[in-house]
Amino acid sequence: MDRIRLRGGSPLNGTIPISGAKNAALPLMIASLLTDETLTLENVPRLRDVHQLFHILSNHGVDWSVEGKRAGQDGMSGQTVHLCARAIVDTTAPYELVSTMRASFWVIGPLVARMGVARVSLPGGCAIGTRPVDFFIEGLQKLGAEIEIDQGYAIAKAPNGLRGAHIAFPGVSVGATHTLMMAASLAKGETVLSNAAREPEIVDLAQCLTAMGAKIEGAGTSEIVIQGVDRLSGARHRVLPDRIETGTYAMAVAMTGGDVTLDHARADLLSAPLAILEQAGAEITATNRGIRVRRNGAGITAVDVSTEPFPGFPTDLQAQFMALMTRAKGTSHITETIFENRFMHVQELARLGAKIHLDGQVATVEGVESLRGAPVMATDLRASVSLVIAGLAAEGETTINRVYHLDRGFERLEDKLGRCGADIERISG
Ligand SMILES: CC(=O)N[C@H]1[C@@H](OP(=O)(O)OP(=O)(O)OC[C@H]2O[C@@H](n3ccc(=O)[nH]c3=O)[C@H](O)[C@@H]2O)O[C@H](CO)[C@@H](O)[C@@H]1O
Ligand SMILES: C=C(OP(=O)(O)O)C(=O)O
Repeated sequence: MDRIRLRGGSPLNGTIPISGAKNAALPLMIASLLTDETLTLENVPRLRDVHQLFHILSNHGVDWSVEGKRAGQDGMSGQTVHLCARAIVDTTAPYELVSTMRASFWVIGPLVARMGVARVSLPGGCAIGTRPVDFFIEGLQKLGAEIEIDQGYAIAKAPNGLRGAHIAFPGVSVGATHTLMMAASLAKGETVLSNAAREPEIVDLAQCLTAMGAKIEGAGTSEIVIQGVDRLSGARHRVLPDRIETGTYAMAVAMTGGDVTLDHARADLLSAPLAILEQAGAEITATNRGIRVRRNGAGITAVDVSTEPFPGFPTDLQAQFMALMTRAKGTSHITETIFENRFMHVQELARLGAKIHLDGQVATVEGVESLRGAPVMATDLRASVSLVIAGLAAEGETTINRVYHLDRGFERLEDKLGRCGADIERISG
């Protein structure tokens, strides 16, 4: 199993190219199930989750191919992917495939909308919380699907097709909004999604569906109105830049000091975390290339943060921000409001010398003068990268085990940081 070894203490200077967003690429790839024509996606990141989704889609009969530059060529690594679901050969998404990646459950929407039947393994719990699927089930039932849970599978049936309806989500869910928006695009009549997620990845999917012929208004607000159409066509769409990768590297620079331009990044996708980083002492400038992040001389200031759905501070940056706060002057309070168990990084950060006290959903972080390198491991993607950020500021060597978590969501992490002066390497095997 690969490991990452790094020695802390070097500032980061240079340029980091920001990849296409994992959390946009996944639903966009799933949208290929809605049409028998080719969907072409540009700027798809090379990640383990993307690779896994190719397997899942292949099982349903999607033909896919990849073109584009190899990783590392002129700093760009996005691949162009063609996906064609001319015929759906299997409407079952089996446990072995779905259990490794939660987003794969989202195929239930397109499959039942196009084929009138879908049998999808329940995704189960994971390291950050229980993550139920009740909003999906209730939403699809509102659209007229009959749903049965049997032997760990959600079986959805709508032999006469889905019908538009008003769906008021009991809570804000990114995945349920993606899934119901896709399903409603092929339903008869109008669907209104109230209390919808407003994340930029929802807008990206809506734009792609619109290019495929869907009629969608209000994506990016909490009410999305969809007029169903009989069929969708192929389209070409470019995946938006990854705001979580952007925020992660911005926090790494705030941690180590230095001056880095995050190429292709869009400041408008992460106003809340960038404002917090400025309060913490980083200088942030939106440029025509992306975002420039600097911290020279000044120390890190303690700032309190609470995670919220977009446009608030994202839960996917909570662990990274906690790593930064371990070196702040003073004490910060970090409140996790989205997932009930997203503090798996706390005990590992403590191994590096961090002082963090957990009380329910609130972590109190008392900044320390220095961190000391140690072997660590994490059980989820963002927790893993928080250990990289802490390790970059720690004295001596840090070894991060279970790198496959990082590979789910960070493209060429060691290469991107290494080019900016970090002493970091991957050890294979
Ligand atoms: C691939 C992808 O895009 N993953 C993102 C997506 O996950 P995901 O779409 O799974 O997260 P949700 O937005 O659905 O989850 C938000 C909250 O709603 C709850 N909930 C959700 C659905 C449901 O049927 N019932 C229910 O109670 C969840 O348990 C959680 O407490 O949004 C999360 C919140 O921004 C991010 O952390 C993930 O990185
Ligand atoms: C939690 C995440 O992903 P997933 O929803 O696929 O688990 C994430 O991207 O941080």
